[in-house]
Amino acid sequence: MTKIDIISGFLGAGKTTLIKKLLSDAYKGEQVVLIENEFGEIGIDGGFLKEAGIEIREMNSGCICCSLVGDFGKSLHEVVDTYHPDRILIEPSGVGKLSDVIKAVQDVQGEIDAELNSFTTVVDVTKCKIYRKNFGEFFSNQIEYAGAVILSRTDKAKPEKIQESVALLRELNEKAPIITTPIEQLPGEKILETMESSKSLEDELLAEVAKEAHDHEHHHHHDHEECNHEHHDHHDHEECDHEHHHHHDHEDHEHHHHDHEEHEHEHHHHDGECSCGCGHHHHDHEGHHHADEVFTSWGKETIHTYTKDEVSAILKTLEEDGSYGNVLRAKGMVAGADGEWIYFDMVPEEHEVRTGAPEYTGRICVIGAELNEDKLAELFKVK
Ligand SMILES: Nc1nc2c(ncn2[C@@H]2O[C@H](COP(=O)(O)OP(=O)(O)OP(=O)(O)O)[C@@H](O)[C@H]2O)c(=O)[nH]1
Repeated sequence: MTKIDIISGFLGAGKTTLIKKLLSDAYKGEQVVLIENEFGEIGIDGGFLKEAGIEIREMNSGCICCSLVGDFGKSLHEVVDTYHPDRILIEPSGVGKLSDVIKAVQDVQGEIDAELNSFTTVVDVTKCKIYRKNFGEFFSNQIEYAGAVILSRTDKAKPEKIQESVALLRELNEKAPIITTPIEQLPGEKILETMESSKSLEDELLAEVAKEAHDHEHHHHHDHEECNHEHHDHHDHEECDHEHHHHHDHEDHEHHHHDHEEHEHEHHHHDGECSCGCGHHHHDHEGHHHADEVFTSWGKETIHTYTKDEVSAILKTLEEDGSYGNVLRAKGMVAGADGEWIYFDMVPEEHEVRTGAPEYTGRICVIGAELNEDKLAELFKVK
């Protein structure tokens, strides 16, 4: 099955730079076809598969590059059927809407041996603001529909500029990971993984906390299939500070599972953790749970840099000072002042700070009850 990655972005954003990095790294050994989708352009001189409007030429990096004209879907068919590549990279011409390109791929993916794997937008961090102003809908569409956003030129830009751009992007897309770490500092695999996955740190941590609760405290059996209910996470982005608030309040969920009678006992022991491994908060529906038992998560993305000592001190404060809330778990990875990345983990009465591989951006997540978000933001210097 061919994987299709769409890499969108305005002229000069840094798409080719990214593609070269992926080709020499994450896509190494794969057979890759790069499609430059020149929507609406005509007049290809010579070349292979000309009738289908496809021009093929060898790229220096070893991949096959083709420019499509005419019927995009038909051409995609041709490319898959002719080459059966491991990967197709689509680089839209830059002025088309990303949503149109995604739709065009989705329209044919059922008919061909290929699947849409990722859709990423590369944005020049120094031009974000001006592009939004000048290109309006064309710019916002590329951000709104992106599964991940890669900021280019963060190696040169001032931190304030990066922060401003992230805030602006968050107004348009609240979920997609935004890569702020300069891509030359990241292994291609990490970039690809980020492009493919939009799972937030909070989702991961909530699932982990829920699983621990499940493993340690839950002795009766739930059918996990019943966990396919809908969850609604509420994000507050009024100030575009990319702060995520997940309120796990039963009113917001459609929970149909659990034997309520059985579950009543459990709730006396749990502090509201979901016990079924689905990462969410459960309640019996008979009013045995109250708002004060609800736990929340507080998450923040940041490009702020820290020292290990600073992070240790923060975690120690969280452990000892109840005024931040009842902290059940904290986890994160942030850029270190010396260029190394700092990873931290905290459970009550225990914390660990270590160095680790570069992450796509700094991320902090705290889970607990009655969290004082303002104080947490202050403590982590991300206010
Ligand atoms: N310093 C710095 N330069 C970058 C970065 N990304 C791209 N560039 C430079 O910006 C210029 C344009 O980058 P490309 O990768 O060619 O951009 P593109 O989006 O493919 O451009 P088009 O093919 O014209 O659409 C090149 O000179 C790159 O070296 C980055 O993250 N940092």
